[in-house]
Amino acid sequence: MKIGFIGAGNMGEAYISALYKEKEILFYELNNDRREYIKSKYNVESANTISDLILGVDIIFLAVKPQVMKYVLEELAELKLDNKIIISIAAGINLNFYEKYLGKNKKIVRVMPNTPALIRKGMSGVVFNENFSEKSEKNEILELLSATGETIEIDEKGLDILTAISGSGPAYVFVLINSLADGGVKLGLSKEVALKLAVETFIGSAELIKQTGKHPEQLKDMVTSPGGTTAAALFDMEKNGIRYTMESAVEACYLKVKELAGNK
Ligand SMILES: NC(=O)C1=CN([C@@H]2O[C@H](COP(=O)(O)OP(=O)(O)OC[C@H]3O[C@@H](n4cnc5c(N)ncnc54)[C@H](OP(=O)(O)O)[C@@H]3O)[C@@H](O)[C@H]2O)C=CC1
Ligand SMILES: O=C(O)[C@@H]1CCC=N1
Repeated sequence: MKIGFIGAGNMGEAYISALYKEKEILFYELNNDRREYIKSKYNVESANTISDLILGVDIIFLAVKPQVMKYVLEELAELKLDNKIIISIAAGINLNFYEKYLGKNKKIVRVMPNTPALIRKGMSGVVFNENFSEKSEKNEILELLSATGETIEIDEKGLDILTAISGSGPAYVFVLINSLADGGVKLGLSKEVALKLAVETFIGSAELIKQTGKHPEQLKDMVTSPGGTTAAALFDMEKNGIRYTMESAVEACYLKVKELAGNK
């Protein structure tokens, strides 16, 4: 199975880095510096045109920004795709948009990964269009995608909500980790030490939820001694609207996903 990529930016690279050792890869990238970097880092071949790319591949990943997807699809629509599988990772763009350009009979998959895919710790949502009748074919795609981490099959509305949690979520977590560390810096710790404490606390806490299966509220209560230090911090966080801040950010992201869907 040979895999083609249109776009080898942050996310294209995440997939190439996860797959290049086991699969044959070909990619098409407009940015010269980026093309040379990917070629030399992973020793994979690049195609000169989209038409050259699709000739030799069975699966085509679309890893360009939503704003340029229309132009890529216009080019693909002119070519003979036969029964090649199209996998798009663009935020917001619905299956029916791809079907409009490529035809209703094409096998199309929407995936929403996240940047921890770069270290195979990603979380991806996956939606198949109606042309996947064989369970084994879906499983093959899910298996391929799991090279970057966990996968979950979901419906299209769910995928757009997932974008606002795990797709964009790493950025929220980086801000939270950094500000937790900066709290320590304000009190006099070095950034290096404070960042190590914050990072390990996020990793350990996330693993604790995963490994124990306990509810986050229950685990929070285990940290919080009556009249103690944690309760004082939590009270302050509540006063400053931490829960509202997070939920409102997720909603703002979801609204942007819907906006992108309308403005390709
Ligand atoms: N970054 C993230 O965390 C996530 C991104 N996504 C989705 O992944 C997609 C890609 O995002 P990301 O990797 O961050 O974007 P990048 O901008 O890093 O990568 C896209 C790459 O494609 C190149 N490019 C632009 N037009 C074309 C074209 N017509 N043919 C071939 N290559 C082209 C760009 O070059 P140039 O820079 O010169 O324009 C760039 O190098 C987006 O649709 C996004 O919604 C999904 C989940 C997470
Ligand atoms: O910010 C974005 O639009 C992309 C989609 C999900 C994560 N990054």
